[in-house]
Amino acid sequence: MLETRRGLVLRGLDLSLSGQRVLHAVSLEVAPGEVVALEGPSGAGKTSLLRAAAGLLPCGGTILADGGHPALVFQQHALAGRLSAQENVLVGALGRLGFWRPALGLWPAAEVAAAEGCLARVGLAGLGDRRAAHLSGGQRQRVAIARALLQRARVLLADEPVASLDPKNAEAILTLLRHLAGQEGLAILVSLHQPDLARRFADRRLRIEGGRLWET
Ligand SMILES: Nc1ncnc2c1ncn2[C@@H]1O[C@H](COP(=O)(O)OP(=O)(O)OP(=O)(O)O)[C@@H](O)[C@H]1O
Repeated sequence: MLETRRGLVLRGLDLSLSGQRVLHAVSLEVAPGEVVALEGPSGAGKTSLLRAAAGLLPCGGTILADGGHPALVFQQHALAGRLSAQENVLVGALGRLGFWRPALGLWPAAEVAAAEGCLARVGLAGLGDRRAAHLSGGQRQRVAIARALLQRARVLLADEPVASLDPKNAEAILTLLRHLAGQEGLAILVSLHQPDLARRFADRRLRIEGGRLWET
């Protein structure tokens, strides 16, 4: 993956899974400070596109990302319920810490402080000690976003981050993403099933169908 200062740039992404063509020469750009919604019917390729852009699926084409690597926020937030909110956020630092010290619970003090800072940025100051299993759905999604922030990502890819939330929490999470784009200059690509939310919270909307993308 190549680095750019231009947010996220995807050029000609081609992806096949199990012999089936899933993405057809998908190109898009998300500028720093911009929230772009990705919409499309079930099976259109939204998750595949986000995973490919995050480098989790090998694909053809070019991926350029501010900060070197986008961070992916999963629909079901993928937290360890038995771990605290802070420990779940610290998982975002594993890429630069290696395995052994974290496996022994020896997190560097600077990373612990950074994790608390990320929790504060998503509105969860003071909840670092709370077990993830004891957080609400909206709070868990905030922890997942804080974990992405601790990766020092400048590009966030969010795969239906509000699909399992009630309308009030869904709006709160999208407000947070807007804030992170507007105040911190992150480039955010978010897949959404609700057109009304896409209209209200996204700067631009992209539609994908059958693995082909166009602007709406
Ligand atoms: N591992 C796989 N092997 C083969 N085909 C796959 C695999 N994963 C996904 N696909 C196919 O790729 C296409 C796109 O799937 P994807 O999950 O990206 O769609 P989506 O738009 O995210 O759908 P949804 O809104 O239901 O989550 C679908 O036709 C799906 O069946």
